[in-house]
Amino acid sequence: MLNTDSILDPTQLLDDLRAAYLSQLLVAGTTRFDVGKLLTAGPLSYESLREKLGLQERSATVLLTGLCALNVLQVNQDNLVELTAYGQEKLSPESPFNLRGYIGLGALGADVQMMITRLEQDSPGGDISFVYHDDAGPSALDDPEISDALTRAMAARARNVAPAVAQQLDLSSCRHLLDVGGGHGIYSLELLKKFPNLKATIIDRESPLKVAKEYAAEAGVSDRVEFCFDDIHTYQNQSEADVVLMANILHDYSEQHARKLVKHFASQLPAQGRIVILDAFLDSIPEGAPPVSTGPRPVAAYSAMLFSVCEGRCYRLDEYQSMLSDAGLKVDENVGLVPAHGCLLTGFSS
Ligand SMILES: C[S@@+](CC[C@H](N)C(=O)[O-])C[C@H]1O[C@@H](n2cnc3c(N)ncnc32)[C@H](O)[C@@H]1O
Repeated sequence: MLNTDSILDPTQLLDDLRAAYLSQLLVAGTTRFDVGKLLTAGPLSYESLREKLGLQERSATVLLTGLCALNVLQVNQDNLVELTAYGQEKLSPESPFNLRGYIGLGALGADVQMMITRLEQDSPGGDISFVYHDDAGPSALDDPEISDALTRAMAARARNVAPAVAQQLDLSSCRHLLDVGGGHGIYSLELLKKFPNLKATIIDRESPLKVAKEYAAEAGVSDRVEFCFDDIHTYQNQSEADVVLMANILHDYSEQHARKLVKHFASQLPAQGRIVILDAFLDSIPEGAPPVSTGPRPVAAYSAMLFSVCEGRCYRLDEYQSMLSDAGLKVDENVGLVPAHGCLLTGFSS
């Protein structure tokens, strides 16, 4: 068994990996979408800026959140989007100290061009998208080779994070854990190790479950795990699970589908059940403000990365809170923090 007592924090390395996506947003926002020029004359409402940019909601949110996290844009007290003093000096064509040409050199790179196309199309384009809808075409999640690589990659991150998750979550009163899109199952396995009376069901596609079976056998807990090949959008809870874990899954889907997923699982909870969301949260925005968060910067970068490979993005804390409360759950005020910007938020059924 792995010794997890002295794992070094993976956060910085993951931040460094994802930072490239924020650079891509900076170049895209300075060249093709040119917010420096659009906002030089003064602030604009989010909707009119979005219209001028020609972007769908998700693309605009990801781009503008990235630029706010980079401190070149901000939302002012009147809820208008404007250049910061820094943004004015470095991105406005009228500023003698602008870096537009220099930043614009980045647009020669293929990665930036791909990001621009994705922003324009609000989709991962012709690339692989890591989602599954039973009424859509074939999914990369059902391609054995791609899915196996994705699952083992997710497992690598989970090995670094799961011990902290098990430390933070008190599931001593729970009987059965449902790990939604649990993939490799490492979060379940770590929780099973900590709570000997707990059982788990991991729902995923066929290939990830093969990996989960392998890891469960290695951990010696196969007899307490059910591996369920299904579609999470339509899954019916037959195990009477009283705790549902949604780890790094909602961010793969559009806000509409993420909300539906939370409602779908909340509606199947027994009394005193709970849903636990584990994900990287963007900071909340004030009520009535445009949907543009200020960061944290590494999560804004991660959001741009997710935007490039699936249908979702990182959601804000207030968005996750409203997903849980709109599903009829009472939201815990405490948010647990784990490495790699992981946040744990729980909603309880009554
Ligand atoms: C980003 S991975 C997260 C895996 C794991 N929960 C973690 O935190 O490392 C998303 C997982 O959800 C699964 N998944 C996505 N959509 C699904 C669907 N519609 N039905 C079943 N599994 C799905 C994927 O196969 C993948 O294993």
